[in-house]
Amino acid sequence: MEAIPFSTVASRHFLPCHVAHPSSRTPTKPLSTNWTGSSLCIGSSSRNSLFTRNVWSWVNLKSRNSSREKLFVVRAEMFGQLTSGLEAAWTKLKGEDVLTKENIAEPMRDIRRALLEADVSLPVVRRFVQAVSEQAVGVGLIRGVRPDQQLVKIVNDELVKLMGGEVSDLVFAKSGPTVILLAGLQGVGKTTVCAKLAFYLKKLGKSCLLVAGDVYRPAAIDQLSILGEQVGVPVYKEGTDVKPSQIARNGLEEAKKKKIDVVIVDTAGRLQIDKSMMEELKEVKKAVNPTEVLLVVDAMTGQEAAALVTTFNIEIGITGAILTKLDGDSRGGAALSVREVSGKPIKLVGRGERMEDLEPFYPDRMAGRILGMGDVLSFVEKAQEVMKQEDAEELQKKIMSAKFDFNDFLKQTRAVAKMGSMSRVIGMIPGMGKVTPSQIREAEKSLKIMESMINVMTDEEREKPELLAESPTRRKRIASESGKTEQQVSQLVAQLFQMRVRMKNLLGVMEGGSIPALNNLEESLKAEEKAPPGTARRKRRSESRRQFADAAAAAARPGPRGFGSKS
Ligand SMILES: Nc1nc2c(ncn2[C@@H]2O[C@H](COP(=O)(O)OP(=O)(O)OP(=O)(O)O)[C@@H](O)[C@H]2O)c(=O)[nH]1
Repeated sequence: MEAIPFSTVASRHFLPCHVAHPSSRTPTKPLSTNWTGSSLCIGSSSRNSLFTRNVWSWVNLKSRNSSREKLFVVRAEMFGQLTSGLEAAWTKLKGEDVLTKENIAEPMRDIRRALLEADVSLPVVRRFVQAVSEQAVGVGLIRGVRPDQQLVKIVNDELVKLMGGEVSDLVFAKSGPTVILLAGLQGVGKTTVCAKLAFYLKKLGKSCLLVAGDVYRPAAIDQLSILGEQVGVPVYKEGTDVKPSQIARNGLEEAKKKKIDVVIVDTAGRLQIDKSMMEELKEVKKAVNPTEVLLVVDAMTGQEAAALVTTFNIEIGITGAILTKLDGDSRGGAALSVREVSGKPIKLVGRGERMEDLEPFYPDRMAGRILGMGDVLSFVEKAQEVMKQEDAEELQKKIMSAKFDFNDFLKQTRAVAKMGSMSRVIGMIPGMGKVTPSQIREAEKSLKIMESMINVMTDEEREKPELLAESPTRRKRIASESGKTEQQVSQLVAQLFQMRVRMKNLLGVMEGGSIPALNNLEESLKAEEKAPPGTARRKRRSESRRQFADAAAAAARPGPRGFGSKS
């Protein structure tokens, strides 16, 4: 790919920035793992003094042909640097059995380093690392979940907490128009956010009015008018000679008359926080008594964004922040620091220049994106949900004393069903990605068949599978009541005994256990996958015969009569 007139495109389509080919200014260590020959390294500097931090993003460039020109679309790998920094931590735990104070020391150092490199403020990093370490060492082992997966989950939960936990919704006035006052430094994207917000609220069914309160930059009024027209929202303006507080008050009156739901007030930005700016904002705030006062901050300014939110909150009292230009931020320091440093939530985030690029800030989704391990997280959560510690211990006792019965079998089967569609669950199990949909459907079907046979067993039969192993009459009755064949019933009985043996072996090998139904399923599916075409059925048949024989031997041991003897 040839060198691109990127600065021209960037200034119009992306951000004010300068460009350097990686060969000229490559950081000592690549920031993102997905470096390719077609990537460019962009640095950001601009008219805004807060951009002076040397923000580097590794970006992928995709070429797209438009009718008039060849346009290059820039897509920054979101928080790629942080993601790969954290990945280093998990890797160090591969092969460990449990999380201990000793074996988490190095991963914790990686996490600390990754967060500091992401420009998260130091006190926040310290608190975060301490919270994660405490939990990691204190947490009990979840069966079937590896320590590295467990640490991913702990870090994820702490990240969510750090970013405020829940999504912080916009608040609307109980009566009359809701007034949203937007404040922020110059160039952070306030004017654009006004229109994006109106567009977003329109989609929620609210009528809006935009108020042009930036009287110091005439172009801002024109910009707002154009954007207002673009999103189909009226703009209230009085030129540049009237005080912003007066314009805001008049705009609100106009909205009341027209029964408009939300008034969004744009205000002037400054290069830095100065006294007159704060005074003017206070005046505007007093004039319209806003429901929401939102500070628009640029994500690329990292922890400075968090400090700014704190200052504005102390000076004028704000209700939250809007983080813009998240699409250009590869580090994530602002998203991670704002809540913890200022105590104020991030309510919305801007992810691009288009009007639809504004969305609520979801701490859980953000944490998921940072970690890039959605599958592992869902798997750990589901495993936690299904295998509560007490259940697991009880089950372990039963297995060790060879008491695992059809009630447990059913419980496990239902637990799996509770986890949702089998296909989803299997997809979450590491190493199970290659299972085909037809194999999954097959497994789901056989679970249903098993359930129907267990449902018609008596309590005694469920508790003592030996009764079924010993009595063809009982098996015949179950077959006829469940509408299945005798062979299917025999297979089920054999399977239970085989599961007892397998689980006992498994428990002997590993300290924890695993979800038996899943294990069983995983193994049988894998076996089927490996079988050469045409042999699956034959193999299944001979396998079931072998299982039956195993079961017979097992059943013969405790009772006086062997499996298959007449009752
Ligand atoms: N990539 C990207 N660009 C954005 C985003 N939000 C705003 N911009 C761009 O940032 C630049 C500045 O936006 P404005 O809305 O003019 O900023 P402002 O805060 O009103 O600026 P002043 O009126 O000078 O204070 C524009 O080129 C916007 O298109 C975003 O979320 N992502």
